[in-house]
Amino acid sequence: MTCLKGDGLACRRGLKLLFEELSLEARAGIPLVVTGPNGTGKSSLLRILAGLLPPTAGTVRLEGAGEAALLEQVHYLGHEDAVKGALTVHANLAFWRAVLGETGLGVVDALEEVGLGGLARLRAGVLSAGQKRRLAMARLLASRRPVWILDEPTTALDVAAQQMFAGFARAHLGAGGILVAATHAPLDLGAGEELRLGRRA
Ligand SMILES: Nc1ncnc2c1ncn2[C@@H]1O[C@H](COP(=O)(O)OP(=O)(O)OP(=O)(O)O)[C@@H](O)[C@H]1O
Repeated sequence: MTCLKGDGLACRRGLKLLFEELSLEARAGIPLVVTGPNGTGKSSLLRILAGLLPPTAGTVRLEGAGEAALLEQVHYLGHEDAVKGALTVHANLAFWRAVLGETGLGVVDALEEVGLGGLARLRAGVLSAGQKRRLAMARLLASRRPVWILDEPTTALDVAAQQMFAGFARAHLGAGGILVAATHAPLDLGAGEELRLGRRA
């Protein structure tokens, strides 16, 4: 079974030791939700799990997902939406689909799925915060990747879009995907596991 494992992880940021000796498993089909107060290291942990930030100690490995490098198997959605304001909505998603792999829905269909079908020709810079978040979410559909690592995925989304996101996430999990999400709000992902990071000064 596919499993993302962190073993003996530690993270130091500046002078702060955010966590140490942290071990976790995110298993296929079971969401792992990372919670905790501001500044306790949720985003840092997610970046470590995505292979974007080297841990101070410990290892991350993806088991059961073939030989490809972790970075090639992961969708990472951070706080920033990674939207280029000067490009159209369509061109933004086409760019990411080319980078992440043309393995999922086509650009037009993915935009339709996230409710941006009518805005494809618009310059992305004029999208609202929630629309930019939807555009970021469309990357999850346009390229198939087994591991989704999502930092506060529902920020700025209205209730309907939050439900839409939950639907995509449940489908991904139902198809044997791995999902790790940091959040301050319930994500409606069904039964899962919670990893709570502690308070730090
Ligand atoms: N590049 C960096 N250099 C130094 N300190 C950093 C850096 N990035 C983050 N930090 C610090 O690490 C701590 C943890 O940050 P992080 O973003 O991981 O927390 P978080 O739990 O995701 O917070 P929030 O709930 O507010 O999003 C914070 O005190 C932050 O200031």
